[in-house]
Amino acid sequence: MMAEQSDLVISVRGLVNQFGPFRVHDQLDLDVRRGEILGVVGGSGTGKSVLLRAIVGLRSPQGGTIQLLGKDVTRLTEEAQALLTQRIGILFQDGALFSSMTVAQNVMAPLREHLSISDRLAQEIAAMKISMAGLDMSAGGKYPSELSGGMRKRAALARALALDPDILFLDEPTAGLDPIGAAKFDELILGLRDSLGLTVFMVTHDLDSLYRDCDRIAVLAEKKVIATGPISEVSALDHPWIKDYFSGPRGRAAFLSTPQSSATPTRPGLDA
Ligand SMILES: Nc1ncnc2c1ncn2[C@@H]1O[C@H](COP(=O)(O)OP(=O)(O)OP(=O)(O)O)[C@@H](O)[C@H]1O
Repeated sequence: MMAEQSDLVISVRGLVNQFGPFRVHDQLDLDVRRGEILGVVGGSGTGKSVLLRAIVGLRSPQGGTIQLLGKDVTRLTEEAQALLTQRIGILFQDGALFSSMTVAQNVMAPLREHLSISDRLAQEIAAMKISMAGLDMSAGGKYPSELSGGMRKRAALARALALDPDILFLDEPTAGLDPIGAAKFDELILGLRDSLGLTVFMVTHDLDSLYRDCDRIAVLAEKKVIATGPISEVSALDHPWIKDYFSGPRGRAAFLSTPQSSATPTRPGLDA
């Protein structure tokens, strides 16, 4: 199924990322559609985080184009990049909260950086985002070190939502959470996508998250995105890594614990 060009919020073509002589991505293509939750999977070192960093403009690729919300991020002035940055929210793997600031101050940081609003309004917005991220109001006054791992993720999510982004980038959002905490976090992401109309780009190793949240998945291997599509289709592909990943014991367990498991996976055409 081809998406209309206007439905694409991210469009990557011919991407090359290289560190010294080591090429991570070679002619990689990827599209992300407005309003979808896309799960990005692949073996360790296939360049999922590098891809995320390139798309959000945190690293300059060696080749190719990256359209993000209609702008080529590889050719932006600093000013244009700053404006674009306001329209995306990023949840890094370690949360990357400022440890010397309370949760509320962390959430207010991007508001202060990008908007000229009163302290009072910034505090009100921060309180709203903290509650949207599923944290109790009292969490706002706490420092990151006083929070559990799951609460820290939610605090980082509140900060990522501070500027009402169009796209949320999540790098391993459920890593380090227990299965119940991870399931709740997945539910939260799904709820936020539905209520805010967000597009979500999620790098994850968590098969349960993929089955629970993702409309489509993209598989990184051989320096490229080798397949995209609904999980039922991609998981049935005849590729060694895909077979290992989805048909190993963990893959089977995740599949069996989802409602889709009653549907017979069909052999796909690649829709990349
Ligand atoms: N700043 C850097 N300098 C040199 N090499 C790097 C740098 N950043 C990433 N790499 C290399 O690029 C490759 C891809 O890294 P990346 O972190 O994107 O992998 P990943 O798919 O996210 O892996 P994982 O699932 O283990 O987190 C790795 O081989 C890594 O060593």
